[in-house]
Parts: sequence; C-alpha cells; structure tokens
Amino acid sequence: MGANADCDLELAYRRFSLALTSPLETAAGSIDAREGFLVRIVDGTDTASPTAGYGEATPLPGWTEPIEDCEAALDRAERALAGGGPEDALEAVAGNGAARHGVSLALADLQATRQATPLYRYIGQGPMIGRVPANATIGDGPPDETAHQAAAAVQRGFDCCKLKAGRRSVEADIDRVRRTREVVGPDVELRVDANEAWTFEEAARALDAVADLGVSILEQPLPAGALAGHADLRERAAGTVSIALDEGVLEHGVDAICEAQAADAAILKPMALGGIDIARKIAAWFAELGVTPLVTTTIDGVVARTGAVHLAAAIPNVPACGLATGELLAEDLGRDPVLFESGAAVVPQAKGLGVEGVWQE
Ligand SMILES: O=C(O)CCC(=O)c1ccccc1C(=O)O
Ligand SMILES: [Mg+2]
Repeated sequence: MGANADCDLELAYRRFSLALTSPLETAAGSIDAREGFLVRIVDGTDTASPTAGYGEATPLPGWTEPIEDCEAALDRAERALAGGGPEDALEAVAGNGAARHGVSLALADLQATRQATPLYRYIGQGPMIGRVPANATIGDGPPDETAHQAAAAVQRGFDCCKLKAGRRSVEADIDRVRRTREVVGPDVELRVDANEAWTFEEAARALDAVADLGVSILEQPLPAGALAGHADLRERAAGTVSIALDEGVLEHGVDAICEAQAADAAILKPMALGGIDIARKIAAWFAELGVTPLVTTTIDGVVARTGAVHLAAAIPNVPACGLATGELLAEDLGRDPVLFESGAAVVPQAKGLGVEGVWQE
C-alpha cells in the first residue's frame, strides 16, 4: 500500500517505567513494576492544530512478547507508517500483542478524535454507556491482609472483589476466602483467580469449598492446556460457581474452548490479545457462543487502562471487569480520566480515549 495522500501520519514512542505501590502477588509470580512504551501518532498535514492519538505498549512476561521484541516491532511500525499507511503499521506489529495494542490504540484514538466520538462508540458502534462495573483486585497475600484489603475495597465502593490465589495450599486459600467472606458479608461478589496453580484434585477441593462460600467465578484453576479438566470442573460445579479461562483463552482460542465446553466466562486482556479492536471481536464471538466475556488490564498505565474501559463499554451487558488497577500503581503516565463510583468505572464521553497531557515535550 502506498502513502495516503489525505494524511501524513507520524508515529513516535517513548519508554516508561511505573512502580507499583506494593508488589501484586500472584501464583505466577510477583508484579512490582510495569515497563513499556507510550505511543503517539500525529497527523502532520493538520499543521494548524495537529490531531494526535495515543496508545500504550506494556509487555508482561508470560503474557506478551518480551520488551525487546516489542520495541523492535514499534520501530518497524514507525517506518511502515512513514512509508505507507495504517495497514502497513499494523502489519509491522502483527503477532506482537503489546506492540499491536499500542499502535492500534493510537490509530483508533486518532480516528475517534477526528470524528469527535468517544472511543467505545467508534469501536463498537453501540449505544451510549455511562458506566461499566468493575472488580477490586486483591493480591495473594496472607489471610489477614486479604480480608483487610477486601474490606477496604468495599469501603471504597466496590461490590466485587477478585482474590488472587494459588501460592499456598488449597486449605490456606480456602481459609483466605472464608476470612474474606466473614468480613465483607454475604452481599459482596467474590471471585478467585488461581493463575493455573492447581492440579485437578486440588481444584476440585477448592471448587467445592468456594461454592459453599458463595464465590461467583473461579478463574483459571488449572494449567492453560487443561481444556477437558476445566470442562470436568464445570460439570462438577453444576452452575454454582462459574469457571473462567484467562491464560487458556490465549492458548486455545474461541472455537476450541466452546467446543470443549470448558468455560462459562472468558477473560480478555487487550494487551495480550493485540488490541481492543481484536478483543472486541473475540468478545462478540464468545458471547454469540454463550460464553460471557470479561475485560481486564495487565496492570497498565492510564492510556491502556482507559482503552480497556472503552472496550468494556463496547461489550453489551458486561459483568464486573478488572479495570480498577490504577490504584495499584505508585505513579502513572498522566491524569486518570476514569473515576470509580460505587464500584463502577465512569466511562469518558469526550472524543477519543479522553486521555490528555501524557506526552510532555
Ligand atoms: O482482573 C483483575 O482484577 C486485574 C488483572 C489481573 O488480575 C491480572 C493482571 C496481570 C496479569 C494477570 C492477571 C490475571 O487476571 O490473571
Ligand atoms: Mg487471570
């Protein structure tokens, strides 16, 4: 594809590092900082008041390409956009989840901004949405700390908490959930995410216990490869607890998961899937086949987090999503346009993403 005569798009990116206030403990390891690239695409033909779009490429080990590959892909995209157009830039980052996320988000933000449309309406063509429900994210800490953090989240207005699990024995995790249920009471939704930690026998024990504790979703109890195992857990749960796949979504894709009847819900991480455009199509496909799509960040900066909020707003009737992760960061790329009120993210209604002031010269 040749250069587009109507526009002269220029891509630039810069590296950042954001510390977490305290490490997020998970069964797959501890996350203590997030390093990535802020992406900007400017239309150079608009010399009077240049329009810009912003994206973020924040790789996470085990979930996306390594940061070196991400940088190399962004470098290719910069040259592809200068010598060609948007399609060439997207082709240059294909297969690199984080890099494609950054470039596609910057392009979508630019286009939605030009059309004076909030990003979620630009990508979804759907109705106006005021808020999307969100869960609080609670790390895999000791029982007291877990219960205390959940109680504090409820104090801040959340009515859904997702507890990370799987670093301890199943019995210790059941104790963590029991203590948490005791302090938050019966009306708060509790979910458990084991990040692939358990054997089938362990997962079955955990499932029976968390069912009695009123847990709504058990996320990725078994390794990603275990499609039949998750299908067996679904049968065992018999509708009491929903089984969600997260790592398994990346490994198997929509059709294999639905065919195996391995999930009630699917966790979609736009950073890992390659962008909110791709994630939105996957969400619609899952929904069509009766699996409930959910959105979560990978503990990203404000640009990617806000992109995830727009994605969630483009999914009809989305349940509580893992969007409230900005509070885990000690620093950010700029001011957060998303407020949380009564456990819901207030969706920005300004044009584009609605993120401003992230690219100081
Ligand atoms: O869903 C949430 O509440 C926040 C996101 C989250 O838990 C997460 C963040 C980074 C990497 C993996 C995961 C996960 O869901 O497994
Ligand atoms: Mg998960």
